[in-house]
Amino acid sequence: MTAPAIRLRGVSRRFGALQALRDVSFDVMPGERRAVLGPNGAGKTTLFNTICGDFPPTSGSIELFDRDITRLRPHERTRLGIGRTYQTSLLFNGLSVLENLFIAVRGVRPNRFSFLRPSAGDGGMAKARDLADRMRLSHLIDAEVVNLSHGQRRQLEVGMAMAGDPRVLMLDEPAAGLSPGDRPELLRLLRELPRTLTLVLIEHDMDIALPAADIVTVMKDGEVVVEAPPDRIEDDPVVQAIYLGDGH
Ligand SMILES: Nc1ncnc2c1ncn2[C@@H]1O[C@H](COP(=O)(O)OP(=O)(O)OP(=O)(O)O)[C@@H](O)[C@H]1O
Repeated sequence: MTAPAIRLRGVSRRFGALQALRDVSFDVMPGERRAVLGPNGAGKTTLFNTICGDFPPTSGSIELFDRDITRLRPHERTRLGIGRTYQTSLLFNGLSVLENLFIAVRGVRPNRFSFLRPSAGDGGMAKARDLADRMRLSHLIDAEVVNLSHGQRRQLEVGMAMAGDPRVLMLDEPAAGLSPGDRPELLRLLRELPRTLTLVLIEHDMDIALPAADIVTVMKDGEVVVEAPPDRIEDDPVVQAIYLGDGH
């Protein structure tokens, strides 16, 4: 039987008296696009952080392709194949799109953090160009990051997370703060990601999450309340109660 890319079993997390996650269990299969939806405070970011290793769960276990990663540090998880974006941008503003991607590619190579100027024959450079292409940024390859739109920065952040050839890509609210005009481009990019990659998308916005996902997990108060394909989400009475009930 195929091992899930991510297997969560009874994952709980407390912050003092606050139970941010309660007994969360689900499997994300290889190649699947999973969106985790929920209102403010539902526990989405806490779940994301426990999977990426920012902090361990208080109880429960997390496996990556059958390997227990519950207590591993973030960089160890990166090495095992988890790529991620951050809510706050980690881009180098004074450098170009290509230079940012090149640094990300180099950062995951044995000679990491070498800031040697790239040469034409550098394999890292070819890979950075390929990533720019896949992120639909090839026309902006020499643009300084400071001059990019918010949406273009998001595209670049996904490219940076892809530089280490992750098996699982974790995206934390990629559509947050995007203008309506930037959203379709982000969605197109997400839908074009290779199916060899497993995608877990933490998202507030149903208009991004539903078209991008194969399966949607809806959370509320730290618990999974619905797990269903996207076409069953909007009409689900529990989801309607949550989203209409709190003004979303
Ligand atoms: N480091 C922390 N210390 C204390 N409480 C925390 C911490 N991180 C999250 N919480 C609390 O845990 C609960 C879940 O928060 P979380 O950020 O995971 O929700 P969320 O679904 O991501 O919400 P949002 O959509 O607003 O980002 C909230 O009540 C939050 O205040």
